[in-house]
Amino acid sequence: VVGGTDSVRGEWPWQVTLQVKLSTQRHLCGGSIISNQWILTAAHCIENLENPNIWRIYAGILKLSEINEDTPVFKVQEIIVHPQYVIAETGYDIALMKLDKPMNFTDLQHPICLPSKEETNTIYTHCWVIGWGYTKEQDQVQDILQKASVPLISNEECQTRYQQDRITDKMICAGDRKGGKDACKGDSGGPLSCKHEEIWYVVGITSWGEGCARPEQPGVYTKVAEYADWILEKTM
Ligand SMILES: COC(=O)Nc1ccc2c(c1)CCCCCCC[C@H](NC(=O)/C=C/c1cc(Cl)ccc1-n1cnnn1)c1nc-2c(Cl)[nH]1
Repeated sequence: VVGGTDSVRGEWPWQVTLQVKLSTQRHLCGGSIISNQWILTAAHCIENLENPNIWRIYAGILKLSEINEDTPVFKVQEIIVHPQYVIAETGYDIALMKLDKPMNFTDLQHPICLPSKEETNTIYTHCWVIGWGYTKEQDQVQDILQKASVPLISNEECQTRYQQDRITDKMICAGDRKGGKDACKGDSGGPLSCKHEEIWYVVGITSWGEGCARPEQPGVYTKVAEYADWILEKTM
């Protein structure tokens, strides 16, 4: 996250770190807890990593350095990638991971609400991008979970910023015109979390952008409300 600040333990209890264990283990993407057995993330995180057995999921984490062999870890039983996904820039950048066992909810790890399909015209004014990703384009993964508030922008304005791409109505954009706050490398798959009438919703999934926090280059997120039916069909 560019232009963010350190989160407080328990501030984003739905945020998870999705890690891959090959010869070594490392953070790959963010994700959101949406039920006791399902994690929501971006389809592009799964590219060439479709084998469920290589994934390790940690919840209730503030600092990546607190993860060790004794840290409770979830394995993945099943991965569902949206069938129409090709690349992040053309959309459908959404995937589900089923945990090998149901998670016990605590103050530090519990789900975020899914927006309903009807809420595709709710005006969200209190949105945050969260993650352990880079704080500038050439950087490294951060130890402490970062947060930055970002304003949602209209798809019409977003389309003017990305003439080479088609910003569809299943995408949602966020960022200040002057830049400065945005997701960056290592944040993808994580939630664009918006508080509405005292309840938090995963309004977006961190997907793509041209550079990080550049002026007039907003972040592009998967619009979760547009996939409410698909998510319920796959997880119920
Ligand atoms: C020590 O461990 C590590 O360093 N881990 C580790 C460290 C970094 C990475 C990995 C692992 C995952 C790579 C493959 C999967 C994922 C591949 C794509 C992914 N994109 C993003 O996270 C955000 C994109 C993004 C999203 C918005 Cl909304 C706006 C601007 C964005 N950016 C534009 N340019 N940069 N960001 C990414 N993630 C990383 C890179 Cl490198 N790129």
